[in-house]
Amino acid sequence: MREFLGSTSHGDVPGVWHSFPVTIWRDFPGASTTARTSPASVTVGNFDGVHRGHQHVIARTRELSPGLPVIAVTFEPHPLAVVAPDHAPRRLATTERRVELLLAAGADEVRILDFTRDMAAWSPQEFVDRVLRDELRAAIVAVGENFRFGHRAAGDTTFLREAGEAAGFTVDALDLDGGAEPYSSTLVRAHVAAGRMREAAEVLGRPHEITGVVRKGDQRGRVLGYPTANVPVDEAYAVPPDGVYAGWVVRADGERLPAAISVGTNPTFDGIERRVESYVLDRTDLDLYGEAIRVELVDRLRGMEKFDDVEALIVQMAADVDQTRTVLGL
Ligand SMILES: Cc1cc2nc3c(=O)[nH]c(=O)nc-3n(C[C@H](O)[C@H](O)[C@H](O)COP(=O)(O)O)c2cc1C
Ligand SMILES: Nc1ncnc2c1ncn2[C@@H]1O[C@H](COP(=O)(O)OP(=O)(O)O)[C@@H](O)[C@H]1O
Repeated sequence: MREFLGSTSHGDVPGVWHSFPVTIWRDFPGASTTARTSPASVTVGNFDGVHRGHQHVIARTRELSPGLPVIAVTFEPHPLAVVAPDHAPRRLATTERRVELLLAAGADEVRILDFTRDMAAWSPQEFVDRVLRDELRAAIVAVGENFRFGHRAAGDTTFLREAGEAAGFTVDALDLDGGAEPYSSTLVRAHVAAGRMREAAEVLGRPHEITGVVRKGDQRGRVLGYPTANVPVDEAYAVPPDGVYAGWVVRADGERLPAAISVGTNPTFDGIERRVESYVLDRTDLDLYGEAIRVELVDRLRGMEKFDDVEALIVQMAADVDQTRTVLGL
């Protein structure tokens, strides 16, 4: 396993990195100590959500270069968050999860470029020379057809092909045809924002998920008969509209538990904080406080309602649980 933390102290880097073949380039020096000495097959992108289009590109990168290691290069933070913070998209997944998904999709190694204003000023040629040629020794570069890079996104796949001839790599640009619409992170965000979880999953190749650490709430759920593991909503991520969803809680150890999930502020109790609250079906014995969980949202059941009395809420929650079983095929 190779790991390079650049100029960053270990203290800044979540421990999780230590178990992944991931290199984080801080203050990317160019031709640094991380430079490869043998050729690689490279794919570059934001890879937010690692959706089906991304998965195809990675599979293709592998296919094109039997024997060469597949390196996925990605950026952190999202380049738009650096050049146009007001237009930064809601993220579909955490960086840790992106790395996990890239490796699961077939990358042998992930390199995260610490994206800075300085880097945003690089010309497309500079990116090709410093990253693809000098650092990675790319023999093949595979990207989506819509890939743009370099200052003001001036570089496209045509430029990449030409630059590759001089820099010693061939380029494969994939059409990310998803049927009616091309697969894209933007499309997933639109589906999630509208609560279209099935459609989001179509593009992602798996349900959209919210991640977070379980926090204490108002300790009311257990009294109602429906204890819920609460994760605060982080507005930097794509969270669907308030309402009730059927899905799965995935525990830190990978165990998957069926759940009826509420997204909202608990209007019946005049709550203020927006949370994702998961009731794991048929269980009262769990202790999830402090645990990092993933909440997979499979389908939307209904909108959030303010009930006049608690009894009415409990009756509705029982119906939600029944419907959750149906949706999950239990
Ligand atoms: C399946 C399900 C459906 C829910 N629907 C509503 C709802 O329609 N309106 C509402 O105010 N709260 C709803 N909630 C949220 C509950 O009010 C909340 O879980 C309860 O107050 C417990 O809060 P606590 O975890 O902070 O103790 C729902 C919760 C679940 C699990
Ligand atoms: N079936 C269950 N689903 C979710 N959490 C459960 C379940 N059974 C026990 N728990 C535990 O109970 C906590 C939720 O209870 P609750 O009364 O809603 O408290 P809080 O308001 O702090 O969320 C969860 O964080 C978890 O540790």
